[in-house]
Amino acid sequence: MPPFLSGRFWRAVFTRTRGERLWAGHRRASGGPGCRWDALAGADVLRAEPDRFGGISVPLERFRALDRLDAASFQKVLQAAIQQWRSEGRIAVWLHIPILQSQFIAPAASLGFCFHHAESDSSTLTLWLGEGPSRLPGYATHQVGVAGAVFDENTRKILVVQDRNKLKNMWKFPGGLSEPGEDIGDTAVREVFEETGIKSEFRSLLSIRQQHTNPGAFGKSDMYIICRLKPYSFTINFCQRECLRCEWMDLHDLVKTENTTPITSRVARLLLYGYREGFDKIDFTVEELPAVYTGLFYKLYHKELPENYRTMIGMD
Ligand SMILES: [Mg+2]
Repeated sequence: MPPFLSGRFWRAVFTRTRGERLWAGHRRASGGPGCRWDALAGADVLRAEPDRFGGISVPLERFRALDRLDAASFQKVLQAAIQQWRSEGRIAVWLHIPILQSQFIAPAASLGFCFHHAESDSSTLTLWLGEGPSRLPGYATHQVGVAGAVFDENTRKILVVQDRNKLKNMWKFPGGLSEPGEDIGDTAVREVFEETGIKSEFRSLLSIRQQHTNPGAFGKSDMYIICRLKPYSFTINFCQRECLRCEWMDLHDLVKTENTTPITSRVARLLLYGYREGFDKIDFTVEELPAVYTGLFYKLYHKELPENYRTMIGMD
């Protein structure tokens, strides 16, 4: 077992700093016998976990003894720990702080830690200890929005909406932000149903727009994906909160109208081409495949190889 995983390392940290009367302030604050060093030197103390890159991960929620530490004492313990990690050649520290232990954020920051990211119930701070500038990966860079171009091949009609909260009322495809863990096609189908009441199924991916420092993305970049969907219900019951208008429009009319966004206009032209020449000319279809290392599955979107080419190279 690596030394920092056992209680021995932390016992050493506490022993080294014992003379500084780390707990004095706290003893005054609570006065309880539970504040003794020995209580912190057992298996319950900070258990750091090494990662495969040479860093170390410290999930504070595991250390019940910290509940009895004040911020100043925590800072001293952490400082001693950092010294130890440096001497061991660790390249980085990942400090995971539950929201209810947020009093430890400021002491960590004063030792050089920065926010890496926050979720609803915890934050993660990092400290680079390696040579040169930090090589730690950043957190999320984009939000993902998905729209559904719901096209009825029998009537040549396409489903379009106008947003309620926009300064200009332009026709666009219904859509919205993807939820964590949600497939692109599922977002398109869900958003279309929520905004218009139309049920549909995923057919393909048609276009991707990337825009940086998007005002609606909290300063992050925005990835906006448009999917081709096939409808299987046709009665519109649109969301009054989000949409001002919703209708089935002839695809020709959408191609010609000026009252639309450049993205919608281009995708409408693409759809018209696919309708006339075959959707295989414009579709990125989806395939589910097993991930090599993780045992998970992923979705791969790509153009399909033409049938005659597949036969020629013996793929079938
Ligand atoms: Mg929306």
